[in-house]
Amino acid sequence: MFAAVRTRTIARTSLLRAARPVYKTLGSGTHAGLFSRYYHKPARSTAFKVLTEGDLRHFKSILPAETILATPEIGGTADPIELDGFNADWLNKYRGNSQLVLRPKTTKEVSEILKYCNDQGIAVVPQGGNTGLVGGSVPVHDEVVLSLRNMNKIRSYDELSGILVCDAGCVLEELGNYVGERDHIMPLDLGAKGSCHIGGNVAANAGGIRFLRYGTLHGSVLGLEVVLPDGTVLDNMSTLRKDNTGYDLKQLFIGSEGTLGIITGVSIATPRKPSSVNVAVLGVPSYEKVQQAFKLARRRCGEILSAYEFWDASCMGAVLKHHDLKSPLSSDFPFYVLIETSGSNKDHDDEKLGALLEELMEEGIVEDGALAQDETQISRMWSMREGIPESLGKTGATYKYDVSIPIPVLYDVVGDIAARLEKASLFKPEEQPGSDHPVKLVCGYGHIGDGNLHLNIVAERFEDRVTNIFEPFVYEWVASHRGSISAEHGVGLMKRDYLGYSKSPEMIDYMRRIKNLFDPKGILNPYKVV
Ligand SMILES: O=C(O)CC[C@@H](O)C(=O)O
Ligand SMILES: [Zn+2]
Repeated sequence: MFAAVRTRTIARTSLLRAARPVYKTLGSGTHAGLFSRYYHKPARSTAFKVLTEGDLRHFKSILPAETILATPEIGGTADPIELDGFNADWLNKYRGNSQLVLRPKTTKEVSEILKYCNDQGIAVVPQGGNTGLVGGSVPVHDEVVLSLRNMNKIRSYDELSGILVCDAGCVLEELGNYVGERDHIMPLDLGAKGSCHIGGNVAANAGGIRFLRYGTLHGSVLGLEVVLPDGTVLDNMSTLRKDNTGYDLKQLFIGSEGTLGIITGVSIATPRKPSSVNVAVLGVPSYEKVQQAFKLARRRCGEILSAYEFWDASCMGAVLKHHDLKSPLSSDFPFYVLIETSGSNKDHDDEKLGALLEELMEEGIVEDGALAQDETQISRMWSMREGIPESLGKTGATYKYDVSIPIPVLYDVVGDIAARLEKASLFKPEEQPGSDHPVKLVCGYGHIGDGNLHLNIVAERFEDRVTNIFEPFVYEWVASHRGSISAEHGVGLMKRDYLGYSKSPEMIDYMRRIKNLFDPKGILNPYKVV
């Protein structure tokens, strides 16, 4: 059986042809307008000043002209359409109405902008690559968008220690290429890598597909440069791995989603590039067996196990339909697993993974498997997993839940929600798109090795009769298992009102006090998180 798995030539199956997705706004086409029913938009706070031509004149005096995009409403010349990509998230789900986008090139300029906005009571939303999924990086109303995209320089790289110091607006994939040429990798990787910024990753405390091996950004980030709402620059660009001098303030900004300060620089430890990487996709008959395979993978592969991802048949159907991909497996399965090993000794790693695959097949835990034979196949297998969110977005209006739940019960919530929808005659499993029921798919995928499920429900449109079936049920379900309502996507606007399902009143109170300490006027990314 081992040979059957190992010698399978994926090339012959003409596996997958798509490149990794670069997240771009899906456009104002199909689902625009439908999303407006998806979330509750809080009223605009009257505490914030409405921008005037005088404000624009001030920004023109402190910033180069080409870094300002202002609409005629405030005396500028930009066509409002030019601001579209800044006002809406990439799924075109959350949409604001900003009339001004500022794209500073230096930390000093960020500081001057914030100082002015703070003095004047002007609300600001910081924006990186705008690939977030919870409405955290776009304005809710008319907040000024402060985009970090012009701050994209690598400041230094120490090849001995692997410590990278860079501007916040550097694109994750470009950093990966840069350190890759120097025999290192970034400690995080995610589907949006072609567009997302490292500063946004840190602000959101992004997880992604390397989490299992390299852990949280709270461990990899060594230092940050942060501009506070009053313009103060907190220069904590440490490159030290050990520093026990009191409170570690940078940790507060990791995962703060731009509500406490704007991250302008990042110092991050990059691990050595593994010289031997193997990836296999497995067909698994049940969720129970997905877990058994994980247990065995941890036992057999130990520290070289670098990713353990899963998705269900509905996700597979969507990804195959909407991407130019073919399954590497001979038939369909209820579940699929992508397993990756990364190490430094090819023979050793091949042997470990080969033995694992053989055992999984022999034990009947896995029914089919395909092992990538070269880097192209590795990247195509990853495309299959990483292409899921985009393919679901193309299927319909997608409700997204990103939850941490103990692994043994992690997939139960998918079944429970499907059953509730079915009972309400809103969904019928196995039904083809175009049918009578408004819900098309209820599916689960994600970083099972991290206990992180992405539960996605795809419907014809967002509508209350659908939403009410699983909201707040999904949050109650997660809370009852002592899970987290946000594993890695953050809180943003989407989950602000639900924070109480994962944090006690006392903790929320202290979060608000911290927000108030850093941003007493509340100008920074208002309406989000707390
Ligand atoms: O869109 C989603 O729900 C998940 C996106 C991302 O975190 C992933 O793991 O692919
Ligand atoms: Zn994810």
